[in-house]
Parts: sequence; structure tokens; C-alpha cells
Amino acid sequence: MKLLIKAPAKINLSLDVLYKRPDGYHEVEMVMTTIDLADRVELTLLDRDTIKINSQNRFVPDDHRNLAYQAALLLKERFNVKQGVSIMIEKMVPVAAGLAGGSSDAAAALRGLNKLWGLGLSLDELAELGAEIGSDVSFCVYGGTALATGRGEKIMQLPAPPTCWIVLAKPFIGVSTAEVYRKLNVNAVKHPDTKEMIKAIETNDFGKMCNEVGNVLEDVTLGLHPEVAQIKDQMQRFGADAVLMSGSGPTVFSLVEHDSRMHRIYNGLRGFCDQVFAVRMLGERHTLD
Ligand SMILES: C[C@](O)(CO)[C@H](O)COP(=O)(O)OP(=O)(O)OC[C@H]1O[C@@H](n2ccc(N)nc2=O)[C@H](O)[C@@H]1O
Ligand SMILES: Nc1ncnc2c1ncn2[C@@H]1O[C@H](COP(=O)(O)OP(=O)(O)OP(=O)(O)O)[C@@H](O)[C@H]1O
Repeated sequence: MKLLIKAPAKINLSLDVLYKRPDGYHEVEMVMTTIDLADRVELTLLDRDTIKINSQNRFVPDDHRNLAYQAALLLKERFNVKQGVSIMIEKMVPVAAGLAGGSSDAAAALRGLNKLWGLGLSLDELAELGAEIGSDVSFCVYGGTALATGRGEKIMQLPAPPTCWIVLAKPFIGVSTAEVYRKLNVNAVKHPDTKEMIKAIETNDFGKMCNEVGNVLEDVTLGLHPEVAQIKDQMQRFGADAVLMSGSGPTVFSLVEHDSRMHRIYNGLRGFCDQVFAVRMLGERHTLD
């Protein structure tokens, strides 16, 4: 039996860090949304009791370090599953880019194997298991738009944001999330107003959403990689309504209302960056069927 599942990337419309916790993680407040840029995860049940993984991407590990492998192993061990699975990942989401590609592959594996192995778990139960794999996995289990708190694993669903284009540009570098958090000085940053961002989404106010974007990790990554600032400048010059780095970066995204400006930014950035995409937000949460 085979199942093909989409694993969409996320962007952080706002990302605030409140403080560093005794366990080493940071307490966050993030407004996140899934976008129409996705890996394809194909799950095939095997007769042999083993987990195989293959992504055909030189930046992605094809072994126990792969987050989708870890998702399969977690379900297998926790629920004593004796059947094996082969996981094929067709990577479309840039790797180590601030777009939660690996976390979304893990979430897709959780949703898909729940079905293939007949485990009957709810999305809430899968999200709780996802938190054991990584901080972004719980959000990716649900998708859609949400406020994420705690270390990112406490999810409160939000309505779909106002419709607009998202133009994403990734420079020729990858970023270590752990390093960016390590270099952050929580007391020396301008904190975004999470409540106002939520209000903008709830009232479907595109202008307000653009005013409220903010990411406290941005300055850390800009300090490490000046090319991120150059991309931000270019997007602003080409007429973006708002520009922000996603997650720990280095991907930068624009929010753009009008088609003509979207084309201008997309064409202006192409060739200058490693990868450029123009996509829509997905809005809807995943369902279990
Ligand atoms: C930057 C974001 O992607 C924004 O959505 C997330 O906060 C990070 O999510 P993630 O990559 O799933 O993070 P994890 O794999 O759980 O953690 C990677 C490393 O980032 C740091 N980390 C992560 C999340 C958090 N709330 N505080 C942290 O300090 C920790 O050093 C951790 O060892
Ligand atoms: N399925 C996977 N896809 C991509 N990377 C993976 C995967 N599994 C493990 N990894 C490892 O995780 C690292 C980070 O990859 P990922 O693309 O998820 O980063 P990211 O988008 O910055 O994540 P986040 O936004 O959650 O911090 C990669 O360098 C890779 O070694």
C-alpha cells in the first residue's frame, strides 16, 4: 500500500522570543502559516520490518538523522508496529532555510503513517508526538495558520490571513537554527506586537498585517550573513508591501497584494538568489482523511 502526502513549508509572519528557559530552549510567540510550496512524501508499506528513507538530495540525510525517519521510528516504537515502511521524499522546499522543510516532512510522515498503520490517532495526539522530534513539527502536523507558544509546540489555530502573494528568496547559504538562538540577546531586540498581528489576521486587514510583521532573529542572521540584508533591500525597492526573514533564515519573504508587483519582485530577484518562488498562503488546516 502506498500514500503520497504533501509537506508544505511555513513562514513566520511574526516571531518573538520572550526569554531563555532553564532547559536551554527559548520561550517564543510566533504567528505561522503554511504556504503552497511543498515537499512530496511517498510512503510505501514493506513486508520487511524496517524503515527505509531516500530523498535524492545531497543536503538531506538518508538515515536516522532524517526527521521523517525519526517520525516513523517514534510511531513504530510507541505503538509496537511490526510493519516496515519506505519513505521517499521529493524535496522542493529549500533545506536549512527557515521554512521548516524537515519538520514538515516529519509531520507528513506522522499523518500518513497514522493512516497506513491504522493507528487512529487524532491531529492533537500526532502534534504532541511531533513535539518530541522538533519544535516546529507540532505546527506542521496541523498546518494552516496558528499562534505557536512554549518552545513552539503549543498551537492555537487562527483564521486564514488576508489573501496576498508571498515571494520567497533564498540566498546561497544555509543557517543553523541553534547558532542563531545562541547568538540572540533577548534584552537588546525590538519585540513585535503578537497581539496586534493576530488582530490584523482576525480582522482580515492586509495593511495592518504588513505593519505588524517582525522577527527578533532577523538581526542575528543579518549580522552573520549580509546578503540577507541585500535581498531585503531589493524586495523593498521593487515595491513589496512588507518584507521579513522567515524563522532563523536565511530565506526572506515579501507580502505583495498586486500581481504586477509580485512579477516585478520575482523577476528582479531571480538570478540574484539561489531560489525564488511566488506562492499563496494555504490558509486551511490539514485533515486526517
Ligand atoms: C526558528 C523556528 O524555525 C521558527 O519557527 C523554530 O523556533 C525552530 O524550530 P526547530 O528547527 O524545529 O527547532 P528544534 O529542532 O526543536 O531546535 C533546534 C535548536 O534551536 C534552538 N531552539 C529551538 C526552538 C526554541 N524555541 N528555542 C531554541 O533555543 C535550540 O538550541 C535547539 O537545539
Ligand atoms: N527531511 C528533511 N529535510 C530537510 N532537512 C532535514 C530533513 N531531515 C533532517 N534534516 C536536517 O535538518 C537540517 C535543517 O533542515 P530544515 O530544512 O528542516 O531547516 P529549516 O527550514 O531551517 O528548519 P526550521 O525552520 O524548522 O528551523 C538540515 O540541514 C538537514 O541536515
